[in-house]
Amino acid sequence: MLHWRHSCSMGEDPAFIVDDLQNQIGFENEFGSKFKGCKTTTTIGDKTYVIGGGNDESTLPVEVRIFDKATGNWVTPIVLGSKPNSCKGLSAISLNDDRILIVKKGSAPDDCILFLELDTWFVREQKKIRGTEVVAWSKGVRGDAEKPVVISGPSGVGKGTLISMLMKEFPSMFGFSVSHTTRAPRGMEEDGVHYHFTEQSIMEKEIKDGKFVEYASVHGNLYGTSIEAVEVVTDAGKVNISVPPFLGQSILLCYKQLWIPIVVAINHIKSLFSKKKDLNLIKILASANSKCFSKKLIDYILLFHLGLQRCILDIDVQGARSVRASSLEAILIFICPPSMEELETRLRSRRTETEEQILKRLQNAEVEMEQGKSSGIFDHILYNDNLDDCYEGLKKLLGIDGAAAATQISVPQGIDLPSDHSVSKMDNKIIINYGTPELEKASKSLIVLDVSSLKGGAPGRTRGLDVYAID
Ligand SMILES: Nc1ncnc2c1ncn2[C@@H]1O[C@H](COP(=O)(O)OP(=O)(O)OP(=O)(O)O)[C@@H](O)[C@H]1O
Repeated sequence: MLHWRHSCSMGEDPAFIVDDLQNQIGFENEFGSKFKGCKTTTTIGDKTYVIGGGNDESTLPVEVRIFDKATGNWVTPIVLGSKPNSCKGLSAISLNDDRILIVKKGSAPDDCILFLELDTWFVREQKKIRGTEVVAWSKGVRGDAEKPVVISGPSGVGKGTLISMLMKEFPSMFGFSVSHTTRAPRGMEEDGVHYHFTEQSIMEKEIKDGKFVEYASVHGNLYGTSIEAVEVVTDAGKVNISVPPFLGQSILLCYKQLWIPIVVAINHIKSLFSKKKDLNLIKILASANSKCFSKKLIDYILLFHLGLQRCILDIDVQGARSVRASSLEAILIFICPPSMEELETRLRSRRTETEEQILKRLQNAEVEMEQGKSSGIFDHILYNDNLDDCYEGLKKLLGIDGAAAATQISVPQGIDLPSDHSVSKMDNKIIINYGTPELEKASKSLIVLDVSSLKGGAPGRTRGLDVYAID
């Protein structure tokens, strides 16, 4: 028996309980045949969205069906975006009628909040293309992750050189997305490491589904960057950290003028930060005054826990245009040569292209320069005349030109979503109440999700979610 309440905004009619609605409109048989485990219902206009997941005992995939009151029909929509992992139950509440916020039970803290988009720009576009009912999932992410960075510009301008300099100085801060390709793997190439090797028909469908920020056909094979691949890099700092050998060293923290030496072992650090009770320590680490014997150590710890890895993309102007049109909120930087003559000199002195290729690249460069400077695709233009000056300019744009970067870190909090809870909405705040149902105690334990600053969305992540607990 479920007792998760789905309430309307404060001041509106009282909340209803899922079971009541099922009985009211006689969904029981339909649910029984299509869904196992828990299901929630959210009604917006004529449509009732039935979202099913697991229950206390079992873990099941999250499914979506729609009951259209106007026609009296059930619709199984095309479901786009990054599909949620199975869960042990869920709770749902509508936000502004264009998306439903889902809180998953029994999920990792970074995987418990999802958005089912019903009428966002992406979903509307997909409905137009397909002429059928479409919904899209988007994973909710707390705080503002670092935006992906696109470095674009004509061939030979120095994009690769600048990115290599960044990677060398900040090895843990940036990551590349893994591209997709339909060509066969060569030699030691590994699937998911060098490329996501895929089939033509699958990739074509995924392009149609809006899952790629950019793609191109080269010599009969498709190549492309998926939104998921970019998002995964941003998430990756939390899980895919390679622990450096010096992690067992001491670190020295400065917190409120007090220097605290801490000696930590590798495994201890890993377990330490996976526990909620040690969040204070993370807070200390994240504080602007953190200092350590090895600066790298702090970099790695912060990345490990705060997911600061930032995706950097080196793409041509056409690809940059696609990124601008996508839901990825990237920073787009155009690198401009001091002159076409200098660009030609650089291309020739690199000695990596044939004469024919050089001429083709120079021809393309004319168009790219025009688009780069005037099309409104790019947020910033950097002139790569003196390499060191340009690099300094790039670091400044990315906010990593001084010690200031660490001060911008916001510390996430874990959510241990209890099995018995109710969800309600008040303005831009979603309140998860897991106190006892009696009114006098109901305010005891609350988790508040502030959704006033949401950004991004399907087919990528929805970022900007603020979460805090009130005891
Ligand atoms: N500011 C600079 N002054 C002089 N040479 C430079 C400068 N920046 C880069 N170079 C040189 O120009 C050549 C081209 O640079 P790079 O390979 O980084 O260009 P790119 O934009 O990545 O090209 P592509 O798109 O073809 O990969 C390299 O030999 C590099 O060392």
